[in-house]
Amino acid sequence: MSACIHPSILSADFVNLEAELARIGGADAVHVDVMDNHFVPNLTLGLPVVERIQAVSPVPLDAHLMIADADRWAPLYADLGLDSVTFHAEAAAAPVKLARELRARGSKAGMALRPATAVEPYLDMLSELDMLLIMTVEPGFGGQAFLDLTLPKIRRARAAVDGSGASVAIQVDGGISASTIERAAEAGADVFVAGSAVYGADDPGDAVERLRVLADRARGA
Ligand SMILES: O=C(CO)[C@H](O)[C@H](O)COP(=O)(O)O
Ligand SMILES: [Co+2]
Repeated sequence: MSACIHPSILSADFVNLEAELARIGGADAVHVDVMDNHFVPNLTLGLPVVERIQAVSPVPLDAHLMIADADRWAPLYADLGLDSVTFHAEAAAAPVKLARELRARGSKAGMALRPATAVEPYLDMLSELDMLLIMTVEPGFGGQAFLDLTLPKIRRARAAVDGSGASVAIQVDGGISASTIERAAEAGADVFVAGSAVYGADDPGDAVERLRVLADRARGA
């Protein structure tokens, strides 16, 4: 199966979001970064704006919740009918219960790990997840440099997912571009978030296709 490319609207023009969404019609989903200025030192958007994006988007929504008290807030995003809702393990008191709650409300369940958070403590809950997000930058801001130190964690996550038999996508987010996507793909990622590399391009739709070709080649797909 082909790699999935999820452009992040963090790098889009927030005043013209509907038009910005139309520019990435060939993407597999649009990645929506929700930040609360508590879990991360930045503030973006919340439930009412995500609800409107969901109403007008030509592609499914992948919400990345960089917010404290995920147990309380993440289910409310699932209630909007989003394709997937990803909470941070570091922000959830009961990750297994929360993942079950998201699925029960009709969303795919994603769980994200900061670069310094090990994957091993969470391997026994892989069957509860549809997606594992390995952050490849410190969450909070777009346009940062890809952290190569996350590559071994991606490899370990890939080995664990393959060994478990569970169907869990491995997403990477942060600093993904034409010069880094192959490294992440070779390590085992199959879903790629790209903000500045897509919306900073003259033709974002073309940038999505180029990234997909590079990832597929590196994965041998
Ligand atoms: O979660 C994020 C930041 O916390 C963003 O999704 C990510 O940074 C995308 O931006 P870029 O591709 O420019 O790094
Ligand atoms: Co993100």
